[in-house]
Amino acid sequence: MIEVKELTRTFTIYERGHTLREVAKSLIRRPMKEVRAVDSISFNISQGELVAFLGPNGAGKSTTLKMLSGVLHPSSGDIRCMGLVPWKQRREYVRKIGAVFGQKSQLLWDIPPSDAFYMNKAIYGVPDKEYKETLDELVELLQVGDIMRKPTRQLSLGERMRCEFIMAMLHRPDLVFLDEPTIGLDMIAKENIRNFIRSMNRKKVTFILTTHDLEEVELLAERVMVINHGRIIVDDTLSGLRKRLGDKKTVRIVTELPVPDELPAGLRIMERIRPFEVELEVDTEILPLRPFISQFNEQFGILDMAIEELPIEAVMKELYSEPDVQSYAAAPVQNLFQVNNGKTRSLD
Ligand SMILES: Nc1ncnc2c1ncn2[C@@H]1O[C@H](COP(=O)(O)OP(=O)(O)OP(=O)(O)O)[C@@H](O)[C@H]1O
Repeated sequence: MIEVKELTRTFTIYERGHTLREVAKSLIRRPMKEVRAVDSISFNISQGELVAFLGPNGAGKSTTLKMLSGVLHPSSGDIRCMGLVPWKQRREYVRKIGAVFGQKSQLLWDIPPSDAFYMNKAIYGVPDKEYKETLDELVELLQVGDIMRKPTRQLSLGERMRCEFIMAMLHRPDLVFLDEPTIGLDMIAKENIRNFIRSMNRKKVTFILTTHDLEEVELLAERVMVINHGRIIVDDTLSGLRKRLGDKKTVRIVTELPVPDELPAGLRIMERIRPFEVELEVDTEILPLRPFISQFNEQFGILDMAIEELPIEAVMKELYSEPDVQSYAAAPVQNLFQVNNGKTRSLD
């Protein structure tokens, strides 16, 4: 559905300098600098995928998404999306895509969403029958019956976001860009929106999700692409991403005896909850779970225990904190996590 080949976008910025002398000089001759916001990235996305496109601030996400949605043309490289070149065949292309921004509204403040929906019908030229069918389906899925007839300014954030989704989906796009779609919503409202995204995704709508909410990524996305310094540093499933950085687990454990600070290789205390309760990171490549449990039980007496996957936050923190892509690529995978700065002792 989407083919991206060696996509690059550079911006030229003027440097002003910091001192009075440098600022004065820049009034006569302004030194220019090239910023490579997106640096030769390539990937494919198939129809019906739900891909999380992640990265720290300034990584190049917005620039990539602007090129994918056709509002920005690349400096070099190519995008083919549903057979079209987004920035060249814009009219045809916008009929096939939709977008929801958690921080921007596509509705009109003073008129009810139902009127804004009708306006979109006219803009996209949706035939009457198709419009009615789609609207009925979306209204039922998102439960916005009466809500959509109130002026937008009177709606709560959760109600408005449900209407934003209708606005984006009325022309039945095949590809939808989601930018922080549940930001600021309460748990129930988030769940409603996520269920809606899942049900549309089951109908083969492709979603590209950008968010800093990693719980959202865990709950929705199968595939995760991470961009940093303009380059794609990870394109994998969530479980693959975790494995890349070692096979680690989080273990919350209640013991009879207090757990000391110094622990054997493969174990790291993440949090001391109470004197006899800790959260540990267990690197199962160094210390597999079975010997960990039996040795820990022998030494400290296990009273209660919960084992979970390493939170995705911990994985992302490691990726984001890498100074640049080259060093990430060159670093041996195990070195990305410093287990316990050499202060180790054996349980044996
Ligand atoms: N119009 C522009 N002119 C100059 N530089 C730009 C422009 N747009 C983006 N950049 C630069 O390109 C880089 C990537 O920016 P981009 O907005 O794509 O990052 P992002 O990953 O979306 O970040 P955020 O999560 O903060 O929105 C940054 O260094 C940014 O300053």
